Amino acid sequence: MPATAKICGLSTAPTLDAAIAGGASHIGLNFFAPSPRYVAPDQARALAERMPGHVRRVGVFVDPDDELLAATAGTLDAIQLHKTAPDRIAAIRARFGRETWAVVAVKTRADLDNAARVAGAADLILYDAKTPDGAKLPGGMGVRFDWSLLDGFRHPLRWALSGGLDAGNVGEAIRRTGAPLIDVSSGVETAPGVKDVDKIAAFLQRVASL
Ligand SMILES: O=C(O)c1ccccc1NCC(=O)[C@H](O)[C@H](O)COP(=O)(O)O
Repeated sequence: MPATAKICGLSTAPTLDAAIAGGASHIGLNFFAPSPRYVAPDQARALAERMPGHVRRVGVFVDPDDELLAATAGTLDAIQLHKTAPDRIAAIRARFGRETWAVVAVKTRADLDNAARVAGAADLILYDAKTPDGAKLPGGMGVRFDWSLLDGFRHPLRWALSGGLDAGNVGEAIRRTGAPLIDVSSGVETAPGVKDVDKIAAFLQRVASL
């Protein structure tokens, strides 16, 4: 089965259209205010209206409160949760009825123990690189983790791979890990938060060619 791709942190119509035209299976809308990719709920709603139903809309959140989730869930097919405790992930899933993605931040093999902790709470695990201590963002920093950590790992749920991917390394990432779904943000940008239609097209072409 060929891998599919999520283009994360889209905030403009032309870049969203490039992701759709290039064959992205998912797009990410970021609701973490300190992020350079932040979109307000109204802006997200307008972007979502441009999208065909087969492209899944994923909201990106960092330990969100119910108020933010209530303001955005209507726009979304899935909720992606960074830095959120397993019991809170389960509560969000039960309350909002959306496919729920738990992010497992990885730097060492021990970090993969968190996959088992979220297995009963979420629908999908997104393995992402742990960002440096003190970093402003828990994702979207172009940091890659050692993919060999996933060698032989028994994934307790459906899963996806993220962290430092770009058109030049995504082929190796998929070959090495067997990831069924891959996620990219800064690898298709010219500066933090500035997506590039040509980079989006090149990335998606590369994934489609594998
Ligand atoms: O991208 C952000 O600004 C961000 C902020 C806060 C939480 C998560 C964030 N991004 C999450 C993603 O899903 C990214 O696509 C993922 O971390 C990979 O990013 P990159 O390494 O830049 O491709």
